[in-house]
Amino acid sequence: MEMREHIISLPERIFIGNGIISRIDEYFSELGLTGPFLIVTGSNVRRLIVSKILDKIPADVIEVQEANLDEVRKVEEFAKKHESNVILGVGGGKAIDVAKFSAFELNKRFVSIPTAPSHDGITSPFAAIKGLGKPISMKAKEPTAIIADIDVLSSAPRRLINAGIGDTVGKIVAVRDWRLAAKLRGEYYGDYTASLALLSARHALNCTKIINKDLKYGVRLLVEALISSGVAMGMAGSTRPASGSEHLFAHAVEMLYPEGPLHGELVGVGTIMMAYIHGIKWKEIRKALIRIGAPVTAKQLGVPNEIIIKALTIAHTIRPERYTILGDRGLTWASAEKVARNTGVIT
Ligand SMILES: NC(=O)C1=CN([C@@H]2O[C@H](COP(=O)(O)OP(=O)(O)OC[C@H]3O[C@@H](n4cnc5c(N)ncnc54)[C@H](OP(=O)(O)O)[C@@H]3O)[C@@H](O)[C@H]2O)C=CC1
Ligand SMILES: O=C(CO)COP(=O)(O)O
Ligand SMILES: [Zn+2]
Repeated sequence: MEMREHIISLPERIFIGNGIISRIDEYFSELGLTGPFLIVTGSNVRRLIVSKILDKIPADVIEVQEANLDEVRKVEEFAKKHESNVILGVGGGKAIDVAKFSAFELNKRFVSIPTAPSHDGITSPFAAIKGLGKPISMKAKEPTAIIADIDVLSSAPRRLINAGIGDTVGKIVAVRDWRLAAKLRGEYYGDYTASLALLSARHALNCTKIINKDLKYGVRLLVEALISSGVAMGMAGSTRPASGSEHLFAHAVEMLYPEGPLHGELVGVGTIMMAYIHGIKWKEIRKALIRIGAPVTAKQLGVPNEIIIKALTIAHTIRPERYTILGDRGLTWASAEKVARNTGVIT
């Protein structure tokens, strides 16, 4: 068994609770964080949430629309010009990734302030930035602090909350793929980080039974699961515990159909189909996603059937170095169609 040497990147401090965004000034002085501060955010989040931060700390604000290299360069130029000392990512996965990657390149401190529990990039020291070659994440900066305000996170549209559950149940497949790679390819397998990622998935499944009755408690459970999945990535030194064939499917759809569904929605559907191929509890996963109203069909995703099938056939080419159940040759068109039909994703 290969015993890798790698650096474990973890957040320094995680603040989690109700209404805590209004304590940002206290947290920053506790951590010795001093300005100038730069908030990287999106237009919706700026309108809805950023003023709560500006009431407490002075900060420059820059809006981004996409997590791509142009937006990263824009943020970096701004940060250099304004001598920003700490970069805050305030928003969904895209704003957080742009802030995280810019902070990494400029070697500035990064603070993660998620406004939606839609992805596990809240904690991870990785960022998915388009224009760097592939639609997969790269090494970035670990957060100095995470401020997870449950009131803010619970006020996110339900679709975003459901996407976070989809991203998290994906770990069931990701860990299976990782074990397979260890068996078939002798790849390093981190038992502890795999267990941590699986624990997140278990909590996300449990969350589907709670969240319809008690939104805030459900969101709290989900956010903790997302944070700990990010910790698993930080400990593994790669996104391996959190991303396998279900993510490859999601990335393939994102490439073929860029204006399509949310990341976590695609991961949820990918998890159903890859769990089916693995021969594990795909029906239970599907049922859990249906319970919360998350999409489980191509129609609900708003993606044409052909794109789903095509994505299944090219998914194995996206990250050839990471072995998964899709193997080196992937699925044929006919077998991809069968998988999608047998799991009810296409009809
Ligand atoms: N680095 C990593 O390890 C990981 C990265 N990711 C990446 O994260 C991205 C997906 O993140 P996701 O959050 O799904 O998508 P987005 O960041 O695109 O957010 C989706 C939408 O939700 C809006 N929004 C966010 N919070 C609120 C709120 N509280 N109220 C109302 N609207 C809100 C955003 O508004 P606005 O327009 O203001 O931004 C945006 O329009 C992908 O790029 C994916 O690759 C995913 C998992 C892990
Ligand atoms: O989305 C992720 C984990 O949820 C990151 O995965 P990737 O490394 O495939 O981008
Ligand atoms: Zn993901």
